[in-house]
Amino acid sequence: MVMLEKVRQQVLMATTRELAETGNAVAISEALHLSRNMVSQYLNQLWNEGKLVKINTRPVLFYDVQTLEKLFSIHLKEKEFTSKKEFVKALQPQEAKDFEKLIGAQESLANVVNQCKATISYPPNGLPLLLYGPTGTGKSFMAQLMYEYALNHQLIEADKKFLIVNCSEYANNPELLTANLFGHKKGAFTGADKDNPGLIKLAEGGVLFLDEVHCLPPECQEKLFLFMDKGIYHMVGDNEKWYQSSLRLIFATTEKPEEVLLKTLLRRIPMIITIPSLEERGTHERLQLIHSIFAAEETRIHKSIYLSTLVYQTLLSTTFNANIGELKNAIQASCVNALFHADPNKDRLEIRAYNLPETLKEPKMNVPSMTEQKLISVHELAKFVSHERAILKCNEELLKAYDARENSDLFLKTACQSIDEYQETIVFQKKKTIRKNEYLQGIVSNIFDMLSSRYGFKFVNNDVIAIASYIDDYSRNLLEMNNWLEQEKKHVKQLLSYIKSEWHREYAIAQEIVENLTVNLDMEFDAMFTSVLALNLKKLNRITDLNKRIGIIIAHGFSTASSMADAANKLLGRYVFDAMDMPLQLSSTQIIEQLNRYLAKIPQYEELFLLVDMGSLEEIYKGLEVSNASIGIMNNVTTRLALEIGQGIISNTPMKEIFETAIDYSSANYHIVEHKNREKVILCSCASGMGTAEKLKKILVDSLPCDLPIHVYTYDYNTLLEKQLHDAFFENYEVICIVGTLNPNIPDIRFIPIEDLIINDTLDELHDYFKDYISDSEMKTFQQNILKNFSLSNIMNNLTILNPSKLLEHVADAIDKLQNDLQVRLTNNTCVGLYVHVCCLIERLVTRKSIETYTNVEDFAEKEIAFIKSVKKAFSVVENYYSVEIPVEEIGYIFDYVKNN
Ligand SMILES: Nc1ncnc2c1ncn2[C@@H]1O[C@H](COP(=O)(O)OP(=O)(O)OP(=O)(O)O)[C@@H](O)[C@H]1O
Repeated sequence: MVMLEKVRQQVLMATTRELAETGNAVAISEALHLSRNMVSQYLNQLWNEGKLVKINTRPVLFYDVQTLEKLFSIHLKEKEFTSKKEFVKALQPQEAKDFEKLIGAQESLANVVNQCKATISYPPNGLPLLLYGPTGTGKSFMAQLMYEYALNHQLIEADKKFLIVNCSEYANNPELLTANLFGHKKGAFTGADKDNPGLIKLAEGGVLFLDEVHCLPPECQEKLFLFMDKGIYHMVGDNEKWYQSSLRLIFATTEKPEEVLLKTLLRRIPMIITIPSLEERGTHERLQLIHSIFAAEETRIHKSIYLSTLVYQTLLSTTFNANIGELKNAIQASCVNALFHADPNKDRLEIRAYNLPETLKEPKMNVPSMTEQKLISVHELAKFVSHERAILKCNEELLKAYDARENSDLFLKTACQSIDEYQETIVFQKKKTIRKNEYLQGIVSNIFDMLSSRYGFKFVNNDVIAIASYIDDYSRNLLEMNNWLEQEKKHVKQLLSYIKSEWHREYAIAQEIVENLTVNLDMEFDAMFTSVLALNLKKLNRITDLNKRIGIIIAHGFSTASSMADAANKLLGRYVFDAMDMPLQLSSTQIIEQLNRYLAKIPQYEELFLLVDMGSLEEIYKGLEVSNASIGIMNNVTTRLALEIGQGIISNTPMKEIFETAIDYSSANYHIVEHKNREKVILCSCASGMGTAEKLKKILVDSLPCDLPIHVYTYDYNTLLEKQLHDAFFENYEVICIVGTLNPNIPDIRFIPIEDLIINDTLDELHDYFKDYISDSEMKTFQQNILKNFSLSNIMNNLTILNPSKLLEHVADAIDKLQNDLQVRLTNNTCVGLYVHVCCLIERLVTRKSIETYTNVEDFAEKEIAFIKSVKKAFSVVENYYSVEIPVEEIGYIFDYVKNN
């Protein structure tokens, strides 16, 4: 860091530490071991550049301007003070003056305010002006503020008045209005018992505001434009004498000016300013209004006000025809209602939906359930409307959390809190617009769909809404965002590369989402956007490792590992590899430390594929702190190698086979450390399909005593036949036995046919398999459960949704016929096995679930014509009854049963 920056840093510290007096040349020179003169020079340079304020005490103190302005929410006009007292006074919140009181003055009303200021200041006496807008939009308020502005800018003298006349009040008595405006002489009409100078005279030198000017009678309008032209008029009752006055005129109307005012009058009003309705002000301003009205009520009733989210949402979403005026009335009425029922001794007033005026009681939108029961204080409301935009606040907090990070977990926790808070704010603020933003949600949803299978991440609709609302908010605040980013460019870059190093997977997905969004929305996104997106993905924690196999590429160099991983992942079409880029000078011990920290963060995995660029594998695997997962390490990693291994990982090839194939064409070596405790499992695999296997699994799980260290998994029957034990699954699990409808004949693994469980043939044998894992009493329960759960009728009830007894009756008949036709006697067990299998088969055919493939079906169809014919014959009644046709593949499975009899 250059010296100047270091000096500024010291001043910054003094500023944030409650205005400590260490921002002086002596203290800084000591802290930085620099000469005092040098420090003084730097301080004065920074002060000259407007970055510091100077307080001419002894010693001279300096503070950082930007930080002060943020901390105290003020704008410092002066940069030099003679005493600390004077300086502290300048830090006090300055009372809002004229247009500063106007909510929206810098947003939706910015243009309006500029026009008003220009018109009222126009030399010598301002220009007549007409405010046009729906009722309650703030026209009177605007006129009042224009008067205050004129006073504050010495455009009018301090004792000159602001007078108001509401023309609609004289609708039935236009003469009286003319008399009140222009004044009248004693006796001019009945009741005129003395001279009245008139408002035009009384407001001389000041401002006269004619509200509802469309109610001004035509004669009066004529009189008025003469006055506007020449500054002269007659008082009522004195048509002889000309009177003079000079003032600023402001008119207001809710009606279309060209339809209600005489053209001659209109021509004399050079400025017509349209005031937008409340709907047009946007949610941010509406929120500010709600906050400011409630805050004023708090002051008035001397109680802290809390409102329910329903009240809040209703106020936010209702269309108020009478605009701000009506909103204000609604809030005041609900305060009055609540106050009426409240405990007078409590200094807290809660406003619930039933306190709202009748007309608003039907909420126009759903409140998100997360916030349903919440009460928000007026103080909290201020957070939503804080001058700083929520998105910028969130960004700043993320950078702060990054600066203060002690470790990645803590950073993540703080960062997620900020994101949560921010999202809550935008859900509150933008719920209305988000609902309309289906287009954006559609795009996000499509992108998520596309990426979800590739990266193995799941998402729910709320995630889409959260991300869509973030993009929406981001695009609305582009201007501020760009300014902010300009200042924080370097900082944001650091944050992003930190996220990349800590959560590579989330980073990669965020990057792809951003690439897709850029194309789809024709919008540029910056590094902060990617950072927030990646943190969001991490926060949502939707990324799962579907196959529990993790690949990590570790290489020295700035981005060697990540480029290899990126290339391999892209070519594989799925996210397989994480990457760890290691600085060149990092020792293997340091690498292992980093790797261990990294692995500790991955929730659950069974196999770890480490591809490294180092020579010695031993050094690594000896230092790894991994239990319960097999580790395979391979050196001399290249992109080609990563691709080959990635393919093996995806296709679930056993680890050893993957590495063996890889070394055939590369100069790499590998080493595998098997994990010690392979989980014990019972596998359910049925020729009748995965659906049957799943249901069987459920019955088994229900029968097993709980808390057993044995899990039940399902496995596809055809894959089992095809791959036998050549699948990573059998490396990672110790399969105690396979339970199913047809024996897959896997060497060394015991098969328990479902019929044996039904006929209770295997109960004693079960004891042998499970005795190592189950106590005697648990075994008893298990056997009893088997007796109960594996009765034929219970199995049928569980496995099929068709009427089980009817189905069984049909199938049993058909199998009888088949036995007769084939002239074979099937054992009891085979019959029961066939019952179960065929019932499931019929159900699958009825529900059109996919038909399993039978190996060598053509061969079978050719050789077993007679068998196929017999089955067709025997099952013709069943086929007719259920309107299905048993395909040849399925007959193949029936054949296997009969053959294995
Ligand atoms: N931009 C604003 N910021 C803060 N308060 C506002 C703003 N605009 C209006 N108000 C408040 O809303 C209320 C209604 O405004 P006002 O009476 O000026 O509206 P109007 O357009 O003159 O209504 P009408 O046409 O019915 O006379 C006032 O209490 C005013 O103080």
